[in-house]
Amino acid sequence: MDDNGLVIALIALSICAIFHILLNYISHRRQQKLPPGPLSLPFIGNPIWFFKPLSQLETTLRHYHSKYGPVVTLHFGNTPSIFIASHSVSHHALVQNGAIFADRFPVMETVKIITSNQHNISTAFYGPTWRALRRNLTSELLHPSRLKAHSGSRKWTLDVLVHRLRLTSAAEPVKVINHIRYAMYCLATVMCFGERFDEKFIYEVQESQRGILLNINKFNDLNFWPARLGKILFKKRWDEIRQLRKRQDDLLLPLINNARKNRTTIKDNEETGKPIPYVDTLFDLEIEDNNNEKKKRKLVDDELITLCSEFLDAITDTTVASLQWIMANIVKYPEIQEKLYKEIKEVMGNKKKGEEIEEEELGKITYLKAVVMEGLRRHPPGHMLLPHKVTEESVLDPGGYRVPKGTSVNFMVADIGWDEKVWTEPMAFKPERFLNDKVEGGVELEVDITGSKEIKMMPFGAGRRICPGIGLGLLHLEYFVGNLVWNFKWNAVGEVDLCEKQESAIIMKYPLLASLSPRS
Ligand code: HEM
Repeated sequence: MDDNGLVIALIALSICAIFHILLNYISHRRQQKLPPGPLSLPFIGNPIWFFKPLSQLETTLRHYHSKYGPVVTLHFGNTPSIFIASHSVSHHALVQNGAIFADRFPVMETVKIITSNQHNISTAFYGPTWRALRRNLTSELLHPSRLKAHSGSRKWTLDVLVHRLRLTSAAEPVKVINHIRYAMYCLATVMCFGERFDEKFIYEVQESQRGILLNINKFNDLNFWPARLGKILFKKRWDEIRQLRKRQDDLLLPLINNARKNRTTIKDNEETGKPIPYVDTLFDLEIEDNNNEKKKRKLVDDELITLCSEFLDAITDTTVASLQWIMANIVKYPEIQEKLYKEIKEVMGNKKKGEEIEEEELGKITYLKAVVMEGLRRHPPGHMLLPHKVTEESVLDPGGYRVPKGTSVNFMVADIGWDEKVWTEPMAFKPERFLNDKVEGGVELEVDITGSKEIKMMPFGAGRRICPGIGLGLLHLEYFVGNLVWNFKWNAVGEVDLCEKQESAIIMKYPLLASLSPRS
């Protein structure tokens, strides 16, 4: 063969090799399919949504999970959404491939108004603004040393709650959620703004916050229209959203301005132990400028309102739902209440009835931790995490399913906590399942709720977007459940019905009614 022949042969071989690699790649991609799911038509998606309201998403998904397995794809229009009810696949995605599964989607136009265009932690895209806002919350407020300074506010809240419960229960059975919600708003407002407000004002803040939480989804249909046209055609309804926000601005902005004038410095905190309220941590915070990535800027008033609002909702909404669920089980199962009370009594020793269980003492009441864990496993206040957006094409493991870039991935928190392959009798309320009494010298709590090693339950999520308030949320649950059982004997009024209702969190459909006898 002459030189030309050799060159031609080499070129032909190279082309064959490239084709071979390409064909292999394409057939590999074909084998790696999306997770299975029901029939989907181009542009329409799953026809089933013509016959079922989206409120039935969870029950519909359970049916598909039993048919197709723990990872399922649904199509809304042309867009696939993946739903994961497997703990090992969730761990692989959220923890082992955390960065790829950590983004959020752009919010709807109607939601932009209440999130300052996604300038809060929960809706921000995975990037520098999210990082700056989240780091500020975790290091400036949620750090254990900073949280300790707020213990006076927790004690004040407990006193308010116990006082209200004593007054009401003397006359009639107590509708528990009304009192715990009010109490958690007392705590959230003082931690946010550093002031103990009066009852009238706290109720106003509560109504304004809940007005938004409960009503914002009613405006979802407005987002089907191009924003400019929709705002003209449906001016009245757009004005209603603006009105909800204006009410919030009118209440929160004066508090923010007041806090700006009377800031608590780190020096005050270090010298006198005075707590630093959340809003004070925001005044000097800098985020990237939208128009110039290299430039930093301070937060504007609209963003300060949004971040304070997110904080108020975060402290109240899920914790109130969980507190009610846990107290409902304590009322329903008197033997659990008795066991808990006995353990509290042992730890409290010679302390008088009515005296507070202090935070340091909570750690010694192992059964209390087990009751709280079981409450979060059996009744997680969110049955799904907020949707996670995938930033790179990836593959789910185990299963080998393909997840295209930009897909919405949804994690089924409740189903993971109720998986009978992991939990025996998963629908029963059994705090004992968390106690490992085989350890030397007593009992120890089993389960890593952060899911970093493995996921067995994840009421706070897992990975990069895990709830930053996990420590504070658990502290509030243990502190209030422990002290409520220490202060009162809780008795059922009629049957305690554990039916669920979807609100901003999953709450009891029939709110808990209880009759209370003070222990002292
Ligand atoms: C029982 C109490 C609580 C529960 C069950 C809970 C649960 C959750 C869940 C499931 C998420 C979504 C995670 C995801 O999308 O992957 C979340 C996010 C979040 N939570 Fe909590 N939470 C609680 C209390 C708190 C508290 C006390 C705070 C703080 C003050 C807080 C602040 C946040 C924030 C800022 C996010 C957004 C995180 C992000 O997107 O990076 N939460 N929480």
